[in-house]
Amino acid sequence: MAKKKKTITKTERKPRFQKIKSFFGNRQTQTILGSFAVLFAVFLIISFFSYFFNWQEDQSQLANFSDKNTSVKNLLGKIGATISHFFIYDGFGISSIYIPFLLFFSGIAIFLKGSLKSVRKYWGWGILAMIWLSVAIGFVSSNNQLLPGIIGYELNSYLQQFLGKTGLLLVLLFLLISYLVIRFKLTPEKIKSIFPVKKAVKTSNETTTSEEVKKSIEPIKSTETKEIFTADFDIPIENKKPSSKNLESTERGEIVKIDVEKIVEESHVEENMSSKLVKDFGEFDPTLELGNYTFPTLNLLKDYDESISIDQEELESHKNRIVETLNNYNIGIARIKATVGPTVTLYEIVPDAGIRISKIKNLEDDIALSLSAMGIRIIAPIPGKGTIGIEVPNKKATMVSMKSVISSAKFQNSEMELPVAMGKTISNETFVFDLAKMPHLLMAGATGQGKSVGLNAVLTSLLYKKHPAEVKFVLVDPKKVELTLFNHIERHYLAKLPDTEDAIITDTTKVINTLNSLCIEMDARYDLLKTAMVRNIKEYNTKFKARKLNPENGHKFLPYIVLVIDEFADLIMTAGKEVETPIARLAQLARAIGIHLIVATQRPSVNVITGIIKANFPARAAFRVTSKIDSRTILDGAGADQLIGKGDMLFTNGNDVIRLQCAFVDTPEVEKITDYIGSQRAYPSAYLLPEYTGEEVGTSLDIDISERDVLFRDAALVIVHAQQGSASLLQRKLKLGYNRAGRLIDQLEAAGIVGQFEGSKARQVLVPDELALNQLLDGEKE
Ligand SMILES: Nc1ncnc2c1ncn2[C@@H]1O[C@H](COP(=O)(O)OP(=O)(O)OP(=O)(O)O)[C@@H](O)[C@H]1O
Repeated sequence: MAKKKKTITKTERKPRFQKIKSFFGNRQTQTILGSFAVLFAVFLIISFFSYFFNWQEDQSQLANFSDKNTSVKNLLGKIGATISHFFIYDGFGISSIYIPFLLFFSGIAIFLKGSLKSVRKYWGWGILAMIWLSVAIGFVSSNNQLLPGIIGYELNSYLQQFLGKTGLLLVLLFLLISYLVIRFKLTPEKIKSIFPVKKAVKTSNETTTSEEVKKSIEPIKSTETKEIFTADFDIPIENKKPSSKNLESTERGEIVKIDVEKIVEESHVEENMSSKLVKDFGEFDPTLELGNYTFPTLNLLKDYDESISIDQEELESHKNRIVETLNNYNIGIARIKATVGPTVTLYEIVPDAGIRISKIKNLEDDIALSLSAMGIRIIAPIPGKGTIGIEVPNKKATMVSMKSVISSAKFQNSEMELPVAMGKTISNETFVFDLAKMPHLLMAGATGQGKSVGLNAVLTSLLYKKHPAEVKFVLVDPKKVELTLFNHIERHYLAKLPDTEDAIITDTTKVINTLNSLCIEMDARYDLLKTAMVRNIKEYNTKFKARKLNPENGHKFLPYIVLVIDEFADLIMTAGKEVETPIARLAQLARAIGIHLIVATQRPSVNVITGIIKANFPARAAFRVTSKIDSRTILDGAGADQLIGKGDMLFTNGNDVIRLQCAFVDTPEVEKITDYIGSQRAYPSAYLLPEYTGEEVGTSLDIDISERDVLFRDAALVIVHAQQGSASLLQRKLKLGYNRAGRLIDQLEAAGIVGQFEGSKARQVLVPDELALNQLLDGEKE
């Protein structure tokens, strides 16, 4: 029962207590109280001082406090005189001065929302000091009652009766020492440190022992236990358990704070360093090594008459024929619109309601017949437009010059990583794509339809937009004539295998080595991306430019690498899987690390463009091909067989097929550009790809005689007669595949008939004639 009562009273009390708490916690209350305390303290100080001068006269008047006719001399009137009398005369004497000061600081603390805990602490220590002081003053001036106040005076005489004068003095001294030690943590060592004594010569036995150290920190420990009572200004240090380092530093009685946490800041050093480096030197500029490099100028490119003449007669007759043909099949036309492009005109037809689109599509050949023109393409419907398009070649095609596409604002202002101005669309707009986004391009077209010009257009675009530090080309040209002009810019823009002479690769063995080397480069780049914790080359280079990647850890600015293969069919025929495998690997993985492939072929048959290659080349450019089947292989649909040649092309990136007129750049123009670049200061060498040694090399000499190819003797004869140790010679003469010819060369080397592999050069033939060969081979049998 009683328990219940207790809980009820407790819960009743709680809200009342909380009300009081919230009243004093209110900032308005605090401001009023704080300012009152400060002003009251000022009041007390003035009245106390005034009291010391007038107390004798005023004292007699205090009895007549309420009498109007009596006045006091205290500056703060009767109230000032009364209060001063109460505190000084009837209280603690001159040590009462503590009270207004304590009040003043308390007022400030409340006013500024300081901690009331510290206020309480001041009062505790202040009152103790005040009592001690009044007793001490009473002890010194026992005849004066004002200075110690009644309390000091009476306490003094009371204590003297018990302790005697000397005893009281000793007690007072002890209390003073205790006060100073506890309040201000005074120790002999601290006093010593404040007033440094001349250092005596230290002998070895004077070194501080751990015992002494312990002793020296003892006061600290004791204060720790009394924390609530004695908490002081040094709270943070006191609360900390002295660490072993702190123990050492307390030798002289003071605690030196060791900021161990600063070590954590080291993780930011690289970051700070990089921003400092960027601040000091600016962002890393990869182009700095060839800082004076100037891009080729537009006047190196030829001007052509590119004005598209609109032949009204031609338009009318085409329109009439289209309408007629369709009418013959009962297809009515609601509207027809023509867009004249450089090579073809697009007639956009809106058929009458209810006409099936497939019906018009099926009439493709009939319309072509009635227009008596080749290259008719029907787009039914035009994606995103809802109309049917009929592309009819113009009688007079207009050339699209490289100059016109390069100088277009669209290309010049493009912010793409690898911008390529391929040509112009049917509506005469410059078509620019980002090779980095494609990310690889497959180009096909029958011979003489504009592939090589297309490749040159791609390369020219990149030369006009990218600095030598930003892009490198690996050029594979089995035809040996198409890309030779780019030799001029070897040390600016080309990449090659170390220890090879020509950067432009014409030899199948070298192609295999280069492709495998690119795979090594790809793997190395992936490792760099991994350590840099970025997802692609763009992020990597941005981070490198911001100086956040340390070159000492193997990081370097990574240029884009564009691998161009002109005539892929030839490579596949001679090297098969050895070429296909690294190409497929590169095509699958290289997009993120900036290796992009452009593969061109005359024969887009399925055994050249295999499924695995096709799957990894979403971007396709088709020039005119000879059959619908070839068109299907390259574009996954018909259309390329309907093109008119001379750079007329279809381009797709997996979705829509766009008809373009490829920009024309001829050999003299390319020569001018490469000469312009080549005449400028270059890097010491071409960009070196990682070394790759073919698997056959090194094992060749172990080949057993019994394992020789049946054609070994024939091959030896061919080589000795021609005095030229090349695998391609064997391929041609003996009609062999690349692999078999390669193996034969290895066996010939093992037999000592040809010399070692010497890069791009043919191997040396070590046997001068047939006679010597027969002797050598017969000798082996014995
Ligand atoms: N974009 C174009 N504009 C105008 N004419 C072009 C264009 N492209 C090619 N031609 C013409 O077609 C000719 C053959 O072009 P190109 O050498 O590029 O053919 P190709 O497909 O590479 O042939 P091959 O496979 O035999 O090397 C050029 O010499 C040129 O006269």
